Amino acid sequence: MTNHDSAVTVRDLRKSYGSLNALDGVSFDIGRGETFALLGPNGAGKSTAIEILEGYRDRTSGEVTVLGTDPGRGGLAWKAQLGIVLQSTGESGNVTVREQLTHFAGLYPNPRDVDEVIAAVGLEAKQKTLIRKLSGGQRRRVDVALGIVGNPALLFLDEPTTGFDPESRRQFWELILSLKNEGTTILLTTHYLDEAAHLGDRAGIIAGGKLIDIGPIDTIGGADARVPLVRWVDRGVAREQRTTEPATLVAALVRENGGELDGLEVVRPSLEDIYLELVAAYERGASTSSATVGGSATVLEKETAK
Ligand SMILES: Nc1ncnc2c1ncn2[C@@H]1O[C@H](COP(=O)(O)OP(=O)(O)OP(=O)(O)O)[C@@H](O)[C@H]1O
Repeated sequence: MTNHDSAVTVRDLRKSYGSLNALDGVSFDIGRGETFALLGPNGAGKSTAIEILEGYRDRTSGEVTVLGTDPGRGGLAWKAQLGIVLQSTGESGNVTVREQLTHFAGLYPNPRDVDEVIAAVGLEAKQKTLIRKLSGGQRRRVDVALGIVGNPALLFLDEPTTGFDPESRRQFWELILSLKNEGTTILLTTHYLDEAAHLGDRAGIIAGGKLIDIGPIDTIGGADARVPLVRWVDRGVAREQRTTEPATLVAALVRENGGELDGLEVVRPSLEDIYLELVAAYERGASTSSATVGGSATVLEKETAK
């Protein structure tokens, strides 16, 4: 990926809070139009990285460009191209949903239509309701609406669906996929790995301030991490075997058994399974001084997008 195609470039980014290296040499790119999921456990450094990209936090060292500009020097015209949905919900205003959105739309040079935004986040029925009277999930939708009303080229979504019920989460995913189809570049952080798998083109996994893996979602963890697991019960004993050819194994077992197998399951590791393995391996390595998985600050990116 060349810089020309990148909405975001990050090179050897470091941020220290006193003696704590919250970001310890992180490098990645986000292509224009791409949805990039930044994943990692609590305290990994995700918010620190995002706030640096948004221009809200200084970095200790490293090179960063966001839409071609160093965020430390981004002016109003640059900021107007960003949409930001912060982790915490906004203040609970004494204004209605529609008033708040109309006010914010007026601050941008090229805003979206307020009615369309209200419909997109599913708040038509609540548009005349005071924001302070909304439920937590509904307020979160207002946050998302405020993030997109300026028609951003780059949208930051920091744990956007925390507090959403399952149906609202699905609706939100549809909204994000439609923004993505319109060409919006999206940087998403989430602790919901199914959300990252559903929305993301690529993911980067941060642990202890280091990027421990990066690549297209379906290559995270490498091919070995994705080998299916066949489970069955043989004369009351639970058995399992990893194999790249589960159908062949199952056919052989059925032949051997002379019929159906008890408790038969073929399990393909989910992104969550793989993520948990990667982070656990990193933490084991970190606790025995030099880490093995992703011990180096720079992880070679796997080839090709999805
Ligand atoms: N202003 C600050 N001063 C000192 N330490 C900080 C500050 N902000 C963050 N940290 C520390 O930096 C580390 C990274 O924090 P950060 O908020 O970036 O993590 P995160 O990955 O976003 O976590 P979470 O998933 O919990 O939101 C943590 O150890 C945190 O305690």
